[in-house]
This record gives sequence, C-alpha cells and structure tokens, in this order.
Amino acid sequence: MQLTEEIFKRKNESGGGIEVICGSMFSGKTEELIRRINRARYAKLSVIVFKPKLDVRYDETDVVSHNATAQASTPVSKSSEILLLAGHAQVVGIDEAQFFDNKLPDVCTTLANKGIRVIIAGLDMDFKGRPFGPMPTLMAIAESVTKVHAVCLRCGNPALYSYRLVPSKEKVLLGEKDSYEPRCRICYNSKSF
Ligand SMILES: Nc1ncnc2c1ncn2[C@@H]1O[C@H](COP(=O)(O)OP(=O)(O)O)[C@@H](O)[C@H]1O
Ligand SMILES: Cc1cn([C@H]2C[C@H](O)[C@@H](COP(=O)(O)O)O2)c(=O)[nH]c1=O
Ligand SMILES: [Zn+2]
Repeated sequence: MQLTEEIFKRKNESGGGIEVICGSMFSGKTEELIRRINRARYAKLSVIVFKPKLDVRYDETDVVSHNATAQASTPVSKSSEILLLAGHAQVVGIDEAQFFDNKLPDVCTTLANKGIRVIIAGLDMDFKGRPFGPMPTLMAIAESVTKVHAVCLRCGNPALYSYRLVPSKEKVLLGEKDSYEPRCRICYNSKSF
C-alpha cells in the first residue's frame, strides 16, 4: 500500500504526474498544497504556482490559506497561460482549480507528459453539492487524489459540503465564513439549521 498520495520527484528525475487535493471549503486544501510546494523547494526543485485571476480574496498574487499561510503565485485568466508560463519548472502548483476553464485537464496532461509534477488544489463540489468545473476530470486523470475534510460547524464531524449562508444562487460567489460554512452530510441536508 502507498503510504502517501504525494508523488516524490527527485531532481533531474523524469516522469511527471498529476496530484489532486480536493474537499470542501476550510478543509485544508491550500495548506496541503503549500506543504507539498515547500517540500519541493527544500528538494531544490524549480517551482511555480498559479491561481485564477478572479480569486483575489486575501491577496492579488499570493495563494493564502484560511490560516494565513501564504505562497507567492502567478494569477492567470485562462489555463493556456499556464503552458506558456510554466517554462522550465519541475513542479507546478495550481490553486482554486474549480474556477479554471475546461482546458485545464489537457494543460495538466501536457505538463505531466513533459515530466513535470503537477499539484492541483480545488473544490470538488459547489454549494449545491454538484461537481465543480474541471475538478471531476482532473480527479479522473490524476495519479493521486487526496480528499481532505473540514470540521462540520454544526456537529463537529468531518465535513464534505460547503453550505452557502447567503441567498445568491450564482455558481461563483467569492467568500469566506461570512458566506459559507463547512457541513457534514447530515447537517447539510438538515432542514433544522
Ligand atoms: N470548520 C473548520 N474546519 C477546519 N478548519 C477550519 C475550519 N474553519 C477554519 N479553519 C481553518 O482553515 C484552515 C484551512 O485553510 P485552507 O487550507 O485555506 O482550506 P481550504 O483551501 O480547503 O479552504 C485550517 O487549518 C483552520 O485553521
Ligand atoms: C462552494 C462555493 C465556493 N465558491 C467560492 C468561495 C471561495 O471564494 C472559493 C473557495 O475557496 P476555498 O479556498 O476552497 O475556501 O470558492 C464559489 O464561488 N461557489 C461555490 O459554490
Ligand atoms: Zn454535521
């Protein structure tokens, strides 16, 4: 059995791959992405991290977790820009992957086939509990998928849903604790909250 879903890539070793970190909001996706990126930096691999330009909640450029850990990143407006900018990177990180266009899986496949380790973090489900953007395809084509869980704010069990607290029905609504709370299956479906 594999003890970790992280692909270990040593310097000068060819053979890329795709790793997906998914889960609800507040589940630790960005923290796990930053942890893996930091380890790649310790290994002296060249690293570049991307995020969608529309995600400017905490910072215009950095990838920032809800716990304030941060990582410099390059904001891009479409996935094809990643191919142009990844250059000679050995490791590519992508945060908030749910907001990217449907070409992102092909972009990641191209990078992985060139020997690059691609680490992707994103919401697997939107507030309605439906698969979000390119995430299901990315999960299908990845070597490894890590599903992380937040703590349900209603009962303390592991949470897999991001419950929207405000009335908007738009799929994309940037926000934090003011607009969303993580919930387990039972609390997400409960009519009493
Ligand atoms: N209900 C919650 N369950 C778990 N972590 C929470 C919760 N609310 C806030 N947090 C904080 O969020 C951090 C994870 O943030 P982050 O990595 O940005 O998550 P994600 O990218 O999945 O939204 C946790 O380490 C914790 O400090
Ligand atoms: C569920 C859901 C979320 N969003 C937005 C809200 C946040 O800005 C991001 C998720 O950030 P996180 O790093 O995973 O906490 O996505 C949205 O636009 N639509 C949704 O349905
Ligand atoms: Zn619950």
